[in-house]
Formats: sequence, structure tokens, C-alpha cells
Amino acid sequence: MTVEAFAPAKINLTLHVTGQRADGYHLLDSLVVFADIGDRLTLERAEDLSLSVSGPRAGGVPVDGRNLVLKAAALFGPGPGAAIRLDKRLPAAAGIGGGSSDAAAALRGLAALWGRDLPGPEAVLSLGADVPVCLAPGPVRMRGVGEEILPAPALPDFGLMLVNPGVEVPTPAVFKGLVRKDNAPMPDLPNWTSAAVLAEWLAGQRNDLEPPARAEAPVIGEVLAAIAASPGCLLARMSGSGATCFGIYPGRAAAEHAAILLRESRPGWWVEAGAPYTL
Ligand SMILES: C[C@@](CO)(OP(=O)(O)O)[C@H](O)COP(=O)(O)OP(=O)(O)OC[C@H]1O[C@@H](n2ccc(N)nc2=O)[C@H](O)[C@@H]1O
Ligand SMILES: Nc1ncnc2c1ncn2[C@@H]1O[C@H](COP(=O)(O)OP(=O)(O)O)[C@@H](O)[C@H]1O
Repeated sequence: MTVEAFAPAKINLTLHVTGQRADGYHLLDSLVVFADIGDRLTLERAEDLSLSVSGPRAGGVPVDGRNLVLKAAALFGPGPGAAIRLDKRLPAAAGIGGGSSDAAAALRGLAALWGRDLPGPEAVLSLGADVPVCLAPGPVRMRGVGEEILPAPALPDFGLMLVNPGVEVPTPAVFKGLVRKDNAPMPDLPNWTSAAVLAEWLAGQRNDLEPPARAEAPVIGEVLAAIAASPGCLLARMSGSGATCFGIYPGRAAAEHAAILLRESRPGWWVEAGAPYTL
């Protein structure tokens, strides 16, 4: 038996930091979507548990017990084995939850392969604050430290371009650089009737991690300017703790056109185009 599991990129369309818990973790209010751009896992029954990592972004990704895929597998406790192959396409430490989405895809895949229930919510959260939202990828409002998943209104069709300049930005350093932690949450979410209406609404919201991320990696400013200047772009913003930024376009074709042009002018950057993804 072989199970395939897709690990889509997570995008924080907004990311408001609204407080801090006693343990140091920050309270968030974030509109999260996923893109049909991501890593691929293939899982097969085997005597032992093993992981191999290949693909264009495999370099530097741990293949031992530090890999979130193996940490996810460990949550099931002792049991049957599995040979897991991870085709790594998303840049790591990039604000698009690559490792978290891999962990969530491994949980879904192993539950299907082994006929087991998913581990409980606290165990899932112990893998990382972004793992709960990655378990059932789709547009949601995420609160708490990442464990509170609330429904979001249906999204209009739109295109997405993701751009990473090749600089890893460690998440803890970005949170540490925040000047204020008690920022305003998002207002009630309206019904967005088109990509343009969504982009206009998002323009009035924030990613509070952008200033400290830009202090860590000033190239983020260049990335945002390049996306904003691309044809058809309705909005350019940073996702998560960076450095990946995204552009919103009226549709997939416009995003693909912008990506072709940006790859030519910035051959060293990771540039992908797609559309929202729901499992
Ligand atoms: C910032 C976000 C927004 O979606 O995305 P990324 O930039 O990672 O993609 C996430 O909250 C990241 O989630 P994740 O990367 O799973 O975080 P974890 O591994 O649990 O924590 C890494 C570190 O980030 C900080 N952290 C994380 C989440 C949170 N709500 N408050 C925090 O302060 C803590 O310093 C923690 O030590
Ligand atoms: N499957 C994985 N893919 C990517 N990184 C992983 C994975 N497992 C563990 N890691 C580690 O997690 C760190 C954060 O990676 P990632 O989840 O991609 O960050 P972010 O949430 O900021 O996009 C990496 O620096 C890497 O060492």
C-alpha cells in the first residue's frame, strides 16, 4: 500500500500579534490560506521507520530525528514501520510553514497508512505552533498561538505568486525583534466579492512581523518592491516571519505571467505561481 500526501505552502495573508503568553509564545490573529505549491510525501508500509529527502530544496533539511516528519511519526508511538519519501520543493525557514506542513501531511498520511486515529490536539501542537492549521489546509482564521482554528468566509478566486530571496530568517529572532506585542486584532471578516476587494481589505490589515523581519533581512524590502511592480499585482505582503513574500493577482494566469518575468530578472530567487488550495 502506498499513500501520497501533499504538504501545501501556508500563507499568512495577515498576521497580527496581539499579545504574549507567560511562556513567551505570542498570541496571533491571522488569516491563513494555502497554495497549490508544496512538498510531496510518499509513504509505504515497511518493517522500520525511515525517511529520505530529495527534490530541489532538500539541501540543508535534516534527515534524522530533527526532521518534523519523523517527529510527527513518533507521536503515534511504537507500531508498524513506514518508508517515507519527502520531495522537498518549499524553501525552509521561510515563513511558509514548510516543515509544519510536512509534519501535518505525515500525520494524515501515516493515519491513513496505518489505519490509526490522528494524535490529539496537544500532541499535534507540540510539533509546532503552525502544525494544527496545516492539518486540514484551507482558508481559516488562526488565533491563540496557532491552536485556535476558526472558519473564514469563502474566498474569491485569485492568483498567488510566492517569492523567496534565498535568505533564511529564524522565527524566534523575528518575534524577539517585535517592539510592541499588544497590537489590535483583525476586525470581523467581511465577504470578499472579488480578488480586488480582498486585496483592498488586506491592504488595511498588517503583518506585524514584517518590520523585525526586514531588520534581520533587508532584502525583504526589495522582494516586496519587485512583487508590487509586477504586472497585475493587486497587493504585495510578507508571509509569517519571512522572508517569503506573496503577491495577489486577479487569477492564476496573471500570477504565472508575473512569475515568468520575475524569474528572468531575479534568477537567484525562488519564484512560484499558483492559486489557493483546500484539501
Ligand atoms: C510565525 C508563524 C505564523 O504562522 O509562521 P512561520 O514564520 O513559522 O511560517 C508561526 O506562528 C510559527 O509557527 P512554528 O514555526 O510552527 O513555530 P514553533 O516551531 O512552535 O516556534 C518557533 C519559535 O517561534 C516563536 N513563536 C512561535 C509561534 C507563536 N505563536 N509565538 C512565538 O513566539 C517562539 O519563539 C518559538 O520558539
Ligand atoms: N521537513 C522539514 N522541512 C523543512 N525544515 C525542517 C523540516 N523538518 C525540520 N526542519 C527544520 O525546521 C526549521 C524551520 O523550517 P520551516 O518549517 O520550513 O520554517 P517556517 O515555518 O519559518 O517556514 C528548518 O530550519 C529546519 O532545520
